[in-house]
Amino acid sequence: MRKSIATVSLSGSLSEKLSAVAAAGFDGVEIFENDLLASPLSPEEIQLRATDLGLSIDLYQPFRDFEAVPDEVFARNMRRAERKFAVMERLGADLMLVCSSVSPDAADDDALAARQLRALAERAAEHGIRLAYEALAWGRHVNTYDHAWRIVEQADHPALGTCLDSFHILSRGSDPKGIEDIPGEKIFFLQLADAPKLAMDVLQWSRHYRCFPGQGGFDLAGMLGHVLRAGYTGPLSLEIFNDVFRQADAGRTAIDAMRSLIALEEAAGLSSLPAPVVPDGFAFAELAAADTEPLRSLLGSLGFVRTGRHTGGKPVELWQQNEARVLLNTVSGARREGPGLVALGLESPEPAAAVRRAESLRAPVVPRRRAPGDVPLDAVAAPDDTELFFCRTDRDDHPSWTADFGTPAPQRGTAGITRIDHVALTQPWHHFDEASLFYASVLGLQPNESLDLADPYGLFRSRAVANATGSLRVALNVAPVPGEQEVRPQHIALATDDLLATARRVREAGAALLPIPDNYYDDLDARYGLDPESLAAFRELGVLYERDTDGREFLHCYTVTVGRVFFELVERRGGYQGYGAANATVRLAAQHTADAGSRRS
Ligand SMILES: O=C(O)c1ccc(O)c(O)c1
Ligand SMILES: [Mg+2]
Repeated sequence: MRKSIATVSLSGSLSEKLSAVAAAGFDGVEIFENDLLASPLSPEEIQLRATDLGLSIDLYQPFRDFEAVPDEVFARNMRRAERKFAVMERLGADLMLVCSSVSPDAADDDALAARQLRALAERAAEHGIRLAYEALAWGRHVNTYDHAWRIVEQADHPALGTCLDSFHILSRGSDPKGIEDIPGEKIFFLQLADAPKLAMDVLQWSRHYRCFPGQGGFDLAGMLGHVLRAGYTGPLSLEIFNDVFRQADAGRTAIDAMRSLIALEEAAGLSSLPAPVVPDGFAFAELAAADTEPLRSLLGSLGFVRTGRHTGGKPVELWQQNEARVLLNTVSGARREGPGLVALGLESPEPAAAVRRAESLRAPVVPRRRAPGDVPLDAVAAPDDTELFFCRTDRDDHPSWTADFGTPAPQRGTAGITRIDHVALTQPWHHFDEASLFYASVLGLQPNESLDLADPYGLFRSRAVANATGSLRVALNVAPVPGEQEVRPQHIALATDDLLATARRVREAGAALLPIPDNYYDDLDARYGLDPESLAAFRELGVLYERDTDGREFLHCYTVTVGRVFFELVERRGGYQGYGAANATVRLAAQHTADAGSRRS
């Protein structure tokens, strides 16, 4: 279907917005009145600019507080409308959004509202303009879509239809099934917005927290299904009031927006994309640093062994322990932030198909910079620039990326680490929603609820995405205090079947584990009544513990941070599915304490 977006969804001037929208491949825009008022361009120039960019102006909006008013107010409102019709003619826009009144002047009188809207539609028609009447969720008397439709039906004018907005419908918990009772040709416009489920005033919720479909908690595909069954054939248009998008780069937000509509069309059965190729594990995690020696020593004490070096002469080493693999890349030039996680190898059942899926969702494919003999690797860049390689490890049906690292040296003396359990990537604060949609749509991973956790210096948001079996998990975090000194810590969580034994072995081998305050263990005892022996061992090793309501257990501990990276050791007992969120506040505080200590010494 045609795809549009409201200019209010993006940052910048109207010209900048139009360019970003066109570059992302949209067909049209809804022009928000304030964007026009603030633009140095005349309406004719805006029309010309849009036409040059291949964009239609699908809607001019909004016209407010029009209906169900006393006669003298009605006369004033009609005059006001005439002026707007004139602007729309100059713009070349033929659909005006009229939102339900929030004015104290408005009466609770459907017959009056219908009569006045009919009169407005009559005038609009003389200008070749149509009206789409939309129920705002906080409208004074009209605040549900079915009420707005009853008034439109009563007004019964060919130039008057309704505009459906998913936010207003779903935020109030209205049943969207009734949309199917509206004749499709009377649905003049469809605005789509998702939002996280929040218990708050609906106006504030709408004006600040809307997000693109797939980034919040509403069932947009289900709602779209009802609209399509009603017979709607107009554009799918995004209308997103969001504090973050208002500040973020418009070009990038527009691509995120387009990705959300492509994924929504797929979810609603309107299109078929190359199917998601869900990764089933981590092939590797790649760390890069100017000086890799501290990482080498840390990996060594964690029981990893260097099993190979890049045969094409790149300064990359393969370190391995059972199925856990880490690449160490010595990069030239100073990385101000110190060692960091730069790439992930995702074990992919079909790497080439995974790239086709990614391309269809506008994910940036990473140009290959490879030596002639190397095994071909397909990669895309995630929103935080982490490179995601789709690869196969030691299977018969596909060349193994490990071939680039020669014949593997034998592994000796492991610490019981079996594989990478998950990685945690700290996202730039303005790419958090983009990231969760990216991982869900491009890789077919399932997002968890988003959690807000307390950090000693702010709030820490976290949302995990995982495949169905939990063999591939990525925790997306946003750290507090964005700004110049922002360091984005990342970590690799390594699985073991016996955390206490592993923690002891790595500590004996010289790994510094993150100390956890005694108070935590007193509380742990109070919460769970652990046996004294386990509690003493946890206390001694800095092990954190969580038990879920089904009695499944999670044991984890942390190394100190090297540059921007640290490792977590985790043991899941009885199929525990989480990430130890209950312990995050204590862990974050302990890391701040340890960082402050290392700065002092
Ligand atoms: O918040 C508002 O005022 C507003 C205006 C126009 C819309 O289409 C809408 O959904 C909300
Ligand atoms: Mg709307």
